[in-house]
Amino acid sequence: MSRVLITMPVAAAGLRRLEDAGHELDLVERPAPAEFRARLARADAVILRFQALSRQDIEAAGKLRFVARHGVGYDAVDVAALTERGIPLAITPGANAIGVAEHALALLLAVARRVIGHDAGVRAGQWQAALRGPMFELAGKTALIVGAGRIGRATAQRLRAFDMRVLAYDPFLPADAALPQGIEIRTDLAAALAEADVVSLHLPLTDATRGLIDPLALKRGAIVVNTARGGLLDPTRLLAALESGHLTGAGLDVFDPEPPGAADALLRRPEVVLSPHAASLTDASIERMATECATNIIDFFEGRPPRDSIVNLAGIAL
Ligand SMILES: NC(=O)C1=CN([C@@H]2O[C@H](COP(=O)(O)OP(=O)(O)OC[C@H]3O[C@@H](n4cnc5c(N)ncnc54)[C@H](OP(=O)(O)O)[C@@H]3O)[C@@H](O)[C@H]2O)C=CC1
Ligand SMILES: O=C(O)C(=O)CO
Repeated sequence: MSRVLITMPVAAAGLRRLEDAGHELDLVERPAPAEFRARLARADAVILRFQALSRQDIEAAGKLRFVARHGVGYDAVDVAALTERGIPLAITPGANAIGVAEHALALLLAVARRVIGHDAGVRAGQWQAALRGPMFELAGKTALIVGAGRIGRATAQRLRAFDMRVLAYDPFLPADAALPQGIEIRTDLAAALAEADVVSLHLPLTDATRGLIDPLALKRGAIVVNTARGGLLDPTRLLAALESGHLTGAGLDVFDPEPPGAADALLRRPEVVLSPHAASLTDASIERMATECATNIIDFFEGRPPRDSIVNLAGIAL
């Protein structure tokens, strides 16, 4: 039916689904840029995990008819170039929402309860380390979700379960949006950042949101959690906020660039907990991303464009 280029591991259930529907898989693990271009030139569709897709890639992809993102963020894809060629870009909305929301909570708790330092202390025989100042209790404090989409809402629901007051800032929220019970909407970002003890980011990285969150504008003593995209937070100001003690700490799954350079001073801050852009990589989320991504490809080539998953639908004739 179609030749599908796949350059990073995708769960077997997704691959099987594609093969059962008659698609040919071109599997190659992390090819060099020249080989990626050469294979892309022969592909009808491509599955993108963390890879970028540039205008030059797209211009070299003569046969390409469909791009399937294994995940939801598409800041690394040149959507304008795809749209000009009439190529749909589909994502897997919601497939990793629970995985990321659980990870945001994991990072938050690890920072709040100094889990990494305690673990190291116990292993090193430093039992008294736990007595170095009180830890940060969540109950009764205020959390702010920036971006109240699929992941933001799943995170808000989980923060409520910790008896936190939860605010949400999302300027594009439709009036009839179904938010988890008890979430308070805020329309003034600066005021909301100054009010919250915990700030968790769940918005896309775009030209408008790059550097949107100034860590020094958060409330003194707050914790910031970023499982969205590294470019949302100014790294210099984040470091300044941590070094000065303005923030209690930060939980970071995403960086700009990825991976961060070995000299990045954030890597040496004890009040920061890090993970390697892994928030969505749970057993269930990996499976859902793979199968939904495969279904998007199958539906497109069988003449049922997955309209709810296509992000550039307005610009292309389907
Ligand atoms: N670490 C990881 O592994 C993962 C990271 N992500 C990141 O998380 C992001 C969110 O994913 P998901 O919840 O599924 O996406 P959604 O599209 O469901 O939610 C994003 C929300 O952010 C809103 N938004 C856009 N601009 C702003 C802004 N300036 N201020 C506040 N809110 C804004 C959007 O509004 P509107 O829809 O109207 O534009 C939308 O409601 C992704 O874009 C991706 O970058 C996602 C999955 C895994
Ligand atoms: O879905 C996303 O946007 C991710 O970052 C993980 O694939």
